[in-house]
Amino acid sequence: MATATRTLTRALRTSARPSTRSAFAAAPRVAFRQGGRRFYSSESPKSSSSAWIWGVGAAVIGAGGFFVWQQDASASAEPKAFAPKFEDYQAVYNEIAGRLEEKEDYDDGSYGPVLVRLAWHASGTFDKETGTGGSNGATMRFNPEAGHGANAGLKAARDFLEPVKEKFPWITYSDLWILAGVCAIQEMLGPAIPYRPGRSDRDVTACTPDGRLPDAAQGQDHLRNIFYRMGFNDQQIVALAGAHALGRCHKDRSGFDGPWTFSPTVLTNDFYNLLLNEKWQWKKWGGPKQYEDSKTKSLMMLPADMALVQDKKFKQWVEKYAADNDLFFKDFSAVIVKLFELGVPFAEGSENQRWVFKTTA
Ligand code: HEM
Repeated sequence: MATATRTLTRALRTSARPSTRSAFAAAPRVAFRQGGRRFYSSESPKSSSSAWIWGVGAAVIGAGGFFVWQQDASASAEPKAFAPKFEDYQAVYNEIAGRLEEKEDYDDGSYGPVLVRLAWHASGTFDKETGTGGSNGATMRFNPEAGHGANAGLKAARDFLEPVKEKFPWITYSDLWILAGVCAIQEMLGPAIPYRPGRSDRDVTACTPDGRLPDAAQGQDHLRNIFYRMGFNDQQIVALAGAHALGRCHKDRSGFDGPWTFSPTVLTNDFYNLLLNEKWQWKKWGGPKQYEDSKTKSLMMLPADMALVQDKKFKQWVEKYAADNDLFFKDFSAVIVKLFELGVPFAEGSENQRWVFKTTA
Protein backbone atom coordinates (compact mmCIF):
# COMPACT_ATOMS: atom_id res chain seq x y z
CA MET A 1 0.00 0.00 0.00
CA ALA A 2 2.75 2.40 0.95
CA THR A 3 4.48 1.83 -2.38
CA ALA A 4 1.28 2.30 -4.37
CA THR A 5 0.38 5.54 -2.64
CA ARG A 6 3.94 6.82 -3.03
CA THR A 7 3.88 6.18 -6.77
CA LEU A 8 0.57 7.99 -7.16
CA THR A 9 1.73 10.85 -4.99
CA ARG A 10 4.84 11.33 -7.11
CA ALA A 11 2.76 11.27 -10.28
CA LEU A 12 0.48 13.95 -8.84
CA ARG A 13 3.42 16.07 -7.87
CA THR A 14 5.18 15.89 -11.18
CA SER A 15 1.97 16.80 -12.98
CA ALA A 16 2.00 19.93 -10.75
CA ARG A 17 -1.74 19.67 -10.00
CA PRO A 18 -2.65 23.15 -11.20
CA SER A 19 -6.11 22.94 -9.67
CA THR A 20 -4.86 22.14 -6.18
CA ARG A 21 -2.01 24.62 -6.07
CA SER A 22 -4.52 27.22 -6.95
CA ALA A 23 -4.90 30.92 -7.23
CA PHE A 24 -5.15 31.14 -3.46
CA ALA A 25 -1.79 29.49 -2.96
CA ALA A 26 -0.15 31.92 -5.33
CA ALA A 27 -2.09 35.07 -4.63
CA PRO A 28 -1.01 35.92 -1.10
CA ARG A 29 2.68 35.51 -1.85
CA VAL A 30 3.62 39.10 -2.48
CA ALA A 31 7.32 39.48 -3.10
CA PHE A 32 9.01 42.83 -2.93
CA ARG A 33 12.45 44.28 -2.50
CA GLN A 34 13.67 46.61 0.18
CA GLY A 35 17.25 47.59 0.88
CA GLY A 36 18.52 45.06 -1.63
CA ARG A 37 16.67 42.19 0.06
CA ARG A 38 13.74 40.18 -1.17
CA PHE A 39 10.73 39.82 1.15
CA TYR A 40 7.60 37.76 0.93
CA SER A 41 4.48 38.92 2.65
CA SER A 42 0.96 37.56 3.05
CA GLU A 43 -0.32 41.01 2.24
CA SER A 44 0.72 43.81 -0.08
CA PRO A 45 3.37 46.06 1.31
CA LYS A 46 1.91 49.22 2.78
CA SER A 47 2.53 52.50 1.04
CA SER A 48 5.50 52.93 3.32
CA SER A 49 7.36 49.64 3.11
CA SER A 50 9.83 50.79 5.73
CA ALA A 51 6.90 50.90 8.18
CA TRP A 52 6.08 47.29 7.28
CA ILE A 53 9.63 46.18 7.86
CA TRP A 54 9.75 48.02 11.16
CA GLY A 55 6.54 46.23 12.05
CA VAL A 56 8.06 42.84 11.36
CA GLY A 57 11.11 43.70 13.43
CA ALA A 58 8.87 44.85 16.24
CA ALA A 59 6.81 41.69 16.03
CA VAL A 60 9.84 39.46 16.30
CA ILE A 61 11.62 41.49 18.91
CA GLY A 62 8.49 42.22 20.91
CA ALA A 63 7.36 38.65 20.95
CA GLY A 64 10.54 36.67 21.07
CA GLY A 65 13.21 39.13 22.07
CA PHE A 66 16.80 38.98 20.97
CA PHE A 67 18.35 35.56 21.10
CA VAL A 68 21.72 35.62 22.78
CA TRP A 69 24.15 32.82 22.30
CA GLN A 70 27.78 32.28 21.60
CA GLN A 71 28.73 30.65 18.32
CA ASP A 72 32.32 29.99 19.30
CA ALA A 73 33.07 30.24 22.98
CA SER A 74 36.82 30.52 22.45
CA ALA A 75 36.57 33.37 19.92
CA SER A 76 35.16 36.01 22.22
CA ALA A 77 34.01 36.35 25.78
CA GLU A 78 31.06 38.51 24.66
CA PRO A 79 27.90 36.60 23.71
CA LYS A 80 26.46 37.77 20.40
CA ALA A 81 22.98 39.31 20.24
CA PHE A 82 21.05 37.94 17.29
CA ALA A 83 17.62 39.09 16.19
CA PRO A 84 16.48 36.59 13.56
CA LYS A 85 14.78 38.02 10.48
CA PHE A 86 12.60 36.63 7.74
CA GLU A 87 15.62 35.24 5.87
CA ASP A 88 16.74 33.33 8.95
CA TYR A 89 13.34 31.63 9.30
CA GLN A 90 13.30 30.96 5.55
CA ALA A 91 16.64 29.19 5.99
CA VAL A 92 15.10 26.96 8.67
CA TYR A 93 12.13 26.33 6.36
CA ASN A 94 14.49 25.35 3.52
CA GLU A 95 16.42 22.98 5.79
CA ILE A 96 13.21 21.18 6.84
CA ALA A 97 11.89 21.10 3.26
CA GLY A 98 15.16 19.64 2.00
CA ARG A 99 14.96 16.77 4.45
CA LEU A 100 11.26 15.83 4.21
CA GLU A 101 11.88 12.98 1.82
CA GLU A 102 15.37 11.96 2.90
CA LYS A 103 14.22 8.58 4.22
CA GLU A 104 12.61 6.75 1.31
CA ASP A 105 11.34 3.93 3.50
CA TYR A 106 9.54 6.16 6.02
CA ASP A 107 5.78 5.67 5.55
CA ASP A 108 4.75 7.03 2.15
CA GLY A 109 8.15 8.60 1.56
CA SER A 110 7.74 11.88 3.47
CA TYR A 111 7.89 13.14 7.05
CA GLY A 112 5.42 15.86 6.04
CA PRO A 113 2.25 14.28 7.49
CA VAL A 114 3.72 13.46 10.89
CA LEU A 115 5.14 17.01 11.14
CA VAL A 116 1.65 18.41 10.51
CA ARG A 117 0.33 16.14 13.27
CA LEU A 118 3.08 17.31 15.66
CA ALA A 119 2.22 20.98 15.04
CA TRP A 120 -1.48 20.25 15.51
CA HIS A 121 -1.04 18.26 18.74
CA ALA A 122 1.25 20.95 20.14
CA SER A 123 -1.47 23.55 19.48
CA GLY A 124 -4.67 21.58 20.06
CA THR A 125 -4.22 21.37 23.83
CA PHE A 126 -5.44 24.95 24.15
CA ASP A 127 -8.23 25.75 26.58
CA LYS A 128 -9.79 29.14 25.93
CA GLU A 129 -11.27 29.36 29.44
CA THR A 130 -7.98 29.04 31.31
CA GLY A 131 -5.65 30.17 28.50
CA THR A 132 -3.51 27.08 29.14
CA GLY A 133 -1.98 24.82 26.51
CA GLY A 134 -1.49 25.76 22.86
CA SER A 135 1.58 26.05 20.70
CA ASN A 136 3.54 28.19 23.16
CA GLY A 137 5.83 26.00 25.23
CA ALA A 138 6.54 22.81 23.25
CA THR A 139 5.76 20.92 26.44
CA MET A 140 5.35 17.65 24.54
CA ARG A 141 9.12 17.32 24.97
CA PHE A 142 8.39 16.19 28.51
CA ASN A 143 6.47 13.47 30.27
CA PRO A 144 3.64 13.22 31.09
CA GLU A 145 2.59 15.01 27.85
CA ALA A 146 4.96 13.03 25.58
CA GLY A 147 3.37 9.85 26.93
CA HIS A 148 -0.27 10.87 26.42
CA GLY A 149 -2.00 8.25 24.26
CA ALA A 150 -2.96 10.80 21.60
CA ASN A 151 0.71 11.71 21.11
CA ALA A 152 1.89 8.17 20.39
CA GLY A 153 4.31 8.15 17.48
CA LEU A 154 5.11 11.86 17.54
CA LYS A 155 8.61 11.12 18.79
CA ALA A 156 9.40 10.38 15.13
CA ALA A 157 8.56 14.00 14.27
CA ARG A 158 10.36 15.48 17.27
CA ASP A 159 13.49 13.42 16.56
CA PHE A 160 13.35 14.40 12.89
CA LEU A 161 13.57 18.06 13.91
CA GLU A 162 16.47 17.66 16.39
CA PRO A 163 19.26 18.15 13.81
CA VAL A 164 17.43 21.25 12.56
CA LYS A 165 17.35 22.65 16.08
CA GLU A 166 21.07 21.89 16.42
CA LYS A 167 21.83 23.75 13.20
CA PHE A 168 19.66 26.74 14.15
CA PRO A 169 19.95 26.90 17.96
CA TRP A 170 18.35 30.35 18.13
CA ILE A 171 14.87 29.08 17.18
CA THR A 172 12.67 27.88 20.04
CA TYR A 173 11.26 24.35 19.84
CA SER A 174 7.76 25.76 19.87
CA ASP A 175 8.43 28.08 16.90
CA LEU A 176 10.30 25.26 15.14
CA TRP A 177 7.48 22.71 15.48
CA ILE A 178 4.95 25.15 14.04
CA LEU A 179 7.31 26.26 11.28
CA ALA A 180 7.77 22.57 10.41
CA GLY A 181 3.98 22.17 10.15
CA VAL A 182 3.75 25.22 7.90
CA CYS A 183 6.63 23.95 5.77
CA ALA A 184 5.14 20.46 5.48
CA ILE A 185 1.73 21.77 4.35
CA GLN A 186 3.22 24.10 1.75
CA GLU A 187 5.69 21.52 0.47
CA MET A 188 2.89 18.95 0.14
CA LEU A 189 1.30 21.39 -2.31
CA GLY A 190 -1.12 22.87 0.18
CA PRO A 191 -1.98 26.57 0.38
CA ALA A 192 0.30 29.29 1.68
CA ILE A 193 0.23 29.32 5.49
CA PRO A 194 1.19 32.74 6.90
CA TYR A 195 3.49 32.42 9.92
CA ARG A 196 4.70 34.60 12.74
CA PRO A 197 7.34 33.66 15.29
CA GLY A 198 7.26 34.55 18.96
CA ARG A 199 6.70 31.30 20.87
CA SER A 200 8.88 30.57 23.86
CA ASP A 201 9.66 27.18 25.36
CA ARG A 202 8.28 26.33 28.77
CA ASP A 203 9.20 23.70 31.31
CA VAL A 204 7.52 20.52 32.48
CA THR A 205 5.20 22.41 34.83
CA ALA A 206 3.33 23.78 31.79
CA CYS A 207 2.42 20.28 30.51
CA THR A 208 -1.32 20.02 29.85
CA PRO A 209 -3.51 17.29 31.36
CA ASP A 210 -4.35 14.21 29.28
CA GLY A 211 -7.63 14.18 27.35
CA ARG A 212 -7.50 17.56 25.59
CA LEU A 213 -7.03 16.09 22.10
CA PRO A 214 -9.84 14.33 20.23
CA ASP A 215 -10.60 10.65 20.64
CA ALA A 216 -10.98 9.07 17.19
CA ALA A 217 -13.46 6.48 18.43
CA GLN A 218 -16.05 9.13 19.29
CA GLY A 219 -18.60 11.17 17.37
CA GLN A 220 -19.97 14.68 16.82
CA ASP A 221 -20.71 15.64 20.45
CA HIS A 222 -17.18 14.83 21.47
CA LEU A 223 -15.72 16.72 18.48
CA ARG A 224 -17.75 19.80 19.40
CA ASN A 225 -16.70 19.60 23.06
CA ILE A 226 -13.03 19.35 22.18
CA PHE A 227 -12.89 21.94 19.38
CA TYR A 228 -15.28 24.46 20.95
CA ARG A 229 -12.96 24.40 23.98
CA MET A 230 -10.17 25.61 21.66
CA GLY A 231 -12.48 28.31 20.28
CA PHE A 232 -13.46 26.81 16.90
CA ASN A 233 -16.91 26.57 15.27
CA ASP A 234 -18.50 23.84 13.12
CA GLN A 235 -17.17 25.17 9.81
CA GLN A 236 -13.66 25.39 11.25
CA ILE A 237 -13.81 21.85 12.64
CA VAL A 238 -14.66 20.50 9.19
CA ALA A 239 -11.98 22.62 7.49
CA LEU A 240 -9.33 21.38 9.94
CA ALA A 241 -10.33 17.75 9.45
CA GLY A 242 -9.38 18.05 5.76
CA ALA A 243 -5.79 17.53 6.95
CA HIS A 244 -6.69 13.84 6.96
CA ALA A 245 -6.05 13.90 3.23
CA LEU A 246 -2.49 13.54 4.50
CA GLY A 247 -0.71 10.65 6.13
CA ARG A 248 -2.00 7.48 7.65
CA CYS A 249 -2.89 5.69 10.84
CA HIS A 250 -0.37 3.28 12.34
CA LYS A 251 -1.20 0.14 14.32
CA ASP A 252 1.72 0.77 16.67
CA ARG A 253 0.68 4.39 17.34
CA SER A 254 -3.08 4.90 17.50
CA GLY A 255 -4.03 1.28 16.88
CA PHE A 256 -5.92 2.29 13.70
CA ASP A 257 -4.48 1.36 10.34
CA GLY A 258 -4.17 2.81 6.85
CA PRO A 259 -4.36 6.06 4.84
CA TRP A 260 -7.45 8.17 4.15
CA THR A 261 -6.59 8.95 0.53
CA PHE A 262 -4.59 7.55 -2.38
CA SER A 263 -2.17 10.51 -2.31
CA PRO A 264 -1.20 10.90 1.38
CA THR A 265 1.67 13.29 0.76
CA VAL A 266 -0.27 15.81 -1.34
CA LEU A 267 -2.87 18.06 0.27
CA THR A 268 -6.14 18.05 -1.67
CA ASN A 269 -9.84 18.04 -0.85
CA ASP A 270 -9.89 14.28 -1.51
CA PHE A 271 -10.73 13.52 2.12
CA TYR A 272 -14.16 15.17 1.67
CA ASN A 273 -14.79 13.63 -1.75
CA LEU A 274 -13.99 10.15 -0.52
CA LEU A 275 -16.02 10.62 2.65
CA LEU A 276 -19.07 11.63 0.60
CA ASN A 277 -18.78 9.46 -2.46
CA GLU A 278 -17.28 6.14 -1.40
CA LYS A 279 -19.25 3.38 0.25
CA TRP A 280 -17.85 2.83 3.74
CA GLN A 281 -18.25 -0.31 5.81
CA TRP A 282 -16.93 -1.49 9.15
CA LYS A 283 -13.55 -3.16 8.75
CA LYS A 284 -13.59 -6.74 9.99
CA TRP A 285 -10.44 -7.13 12.00
CA GLY A 286 -9.09 -7.45 15.53
CA GLY A 287 -8.24 -3.75 15.86
CA PRO A 288 -10.31 -0.76 17.00
CA LYS A 289 -13.55 -0.01 15.12
CA GLN A 290 -12.78 1.79 11.86
CA TYR A 291 -14.28 2.01 8.39
CA GLU A 292 -12.86 0.77 5.08
CA ASP A 293 -13.98 1.63 1.56
CA SER A 294 -15.93 -1.28 0.18
CA LYS A 295 -14.40 -0.96 -3.32
CA THR A 296 -10.66 -1.30 -2.63
CA LYS A 297 -10.61 -1.95 1.14
CA SER A 298 -7.35 0.00 1.16
CA LEU A 299 -8.58 3.34 2.52
CA MET A 300 -9.89 4.09 5.98
CA MET A 301 -12.09 6.46 7.95
CA LEU A 302 -12.17 6.90 11.72
CA PRO A 303 -15.50 6.97 13.58
CA ALA A 304 -14.71 10.67 14.26
CA ASP A 305 -14.26 11.30 10.51
CA MET A 306 -17.56 9.61 9.73
CA ALA A 307 -19.29 11.91 12.24
CA LEU A 308 -18.67 14.73 9.76
CA VAL A 309 -21.21 13.25 7.34
CA GLN A 310 -23.52 11.84 10.01
CA ASP A 311 -24.13 15.30 11.46
CA LYS A 312 -26.16 17.62 9.18
CA LYS A 313 -24.40 20.82 10.24
CA PHE A 314 -20.97 19.33 9.64
CA LYS A 315 -22.07 17.65 6.41
CA GLN A 316 -22.99 20.89 4.66
CA TRP A 317 -19.35 21.99 5.00
CA VAL A 318 -18.05 18.60 3.84
CA GLU A 319 -20.17 19.09 0.70
CA LYS A 320 -18.86 22.62 0.12
CA TYR A 321 -15.22 21.58 0.49
CA ALA A 322 -15.69 18.48 -1.66
CA ALA A 323 -17.06 20.66 -4.45
CA ASP A 324 -14.50 23.46 -4.25
CA ASN A 325 -10.82 22.86 -3.55
CA ASP A 326 -10.04 26.60 -3.65
CA LEU A 327 -12.59 27.25 -0.90
CA PHE A 328 -11.08 24.41 1.13
CA PHE A 329 -7.56 25.85 0.70
CA LYS A 330 -8.72 29.35 1.66
CA ASP A 331 -10.56 28.18 4.78
CA PHE A 332 -7.94 25.60 5.73
CA SER A 333 -5.18 28.22 5.60
CA ALA A 334 -7.17 30.66 7.75
CA VAL A 335 -8.12 28.08 10.36
CA ILE A 336 -4.70 26.48 10.64
CA VAL A 337 -3.13 29.90 11.22
CA LYS A 338 -5.60 30.30 14.10
CA LEU A 339 -4.82 26.80 15.43
CA PHE A 340 -1.06 27.30 15.26
CA GLU A 341 -1.29 30.58 17.17
CA LEU A 342 -3.48 29.39 20.06
CA GLY A 343 -2.13 30.44 23.44
CA VAL A 344 0.80 32.48 22.11
CA PRO A 345 1.38 35.91 23.67
CA PHE A 346 2.35 37.69 20.45
CA ALA A 347 3.26 41.35 20.45
CA GLU A 348 0.24 43.59 19.98
CA GLY A 349 -0.25 44.61 16.34
CA SER A 350 1.82 41.76 14.93
CA GLU A 351 -1.28 39.95 13.60
CA ASN A 352 -1.05 41.95 10.37
CA GLN A 353 2.57 41.09 9.84
CA ARG A 354 2.81 37.40 9.18
CA TRP A 355 5.35 35.97 6.76
CA VAL A 356 4.75 33.64 3.86
CA PHE A 357 7.72 31.45 3.11
CA LYS A 358 8.82 30.68 -0.39
CA THR A 359 8.29 27.04 -1.27
CA THR A 360 11.03 24.82 -2.60
CA ALA A 361 8.66 22.36 -4.29
C1 HEM B 1 -11.13 15.78 14.18
C2 HEM B 1 -10.52 15.16 15.17
C3 HEM B 1 -9.29 14.32 14.91
C4 HEM B 1 -9.10 13.04 15.27
C5 HEM B 1 -10.07 12.19 16.06
C6 HEM B 1 -7.82 12.64 14.75
C7 HEM B 1 -7.27 11.39 14.91
C8 HEM B 1 -6.13 10.93 14.28
C9 HEM B 1 -5.57 9.62 14.39
C10 HEM B 1 -6.15 8.49 15.24
C11 HEM B 1 -4.49 9.56 13.62
C12 HEM B 1 -3.56 8.37 13.40
C13 HEM B 1 -2.28 8.49 14.21
C14 HEM B 1 -1.33 7.34 13.91
O1 HEM B 1 -1.74 6.20 14.11
O2 HEM B 1 -0.20 7.60 13.47
C15 HEM B 1 -4.33 10.84 13.00
C16 HEM B 1 -3.35 11.16 12.10
C17 HEM B 1 -3.20 12.39 11.52
N1 HEM B 1 -3.90 13.52 11.84
FE1 HEM B 1 -5.59 13.60 12.93
N2 HEM B 1 -7.25 13.69 14.10
C18 HEM B 1 -8.10 14.75 14.18
C19 HEM B 1 -7.89 16.02 13.70
C20 HEM B 1 -6.76 16.40 13.01
C21 HEM B 1 -6.44 17.76 12.68
C22 HEM B 1 -7.25 18.97 13.10
C23 HEM B 1 -5.27 17.71 11.97
C24 HEM B 1 -4.48 18.84 11.39
C25 HEM B 1 -4.96 20.02 11.11
C26 HEM B 1 -4.88 16.33 11.85
C27 HEM B 1 -3.79 15.87 11.16
C28 HEM B 1 -3.39 14.55 11.10
C29 HEM B 1 -2.34 14.05 10.23
C30 HEM B 1 -1.57 14.85 9.20
C31 HEM B 1 -2.22 12.68 10.50
C32 HEM B 1 -1.29 11.69 9.83
C33 HEM B 1 -0.04 11.51 10.65
C34 HEM B 1 0.94 10.53 10.06
O3 HEM B 1 0.82 10.15 8.89
O4 HEM B 1 1.89 10.14 10.77
N3 HEM B 1 -5.80 15.57 12.52
N4 HEM B 1 -5.34 11.67 13.42
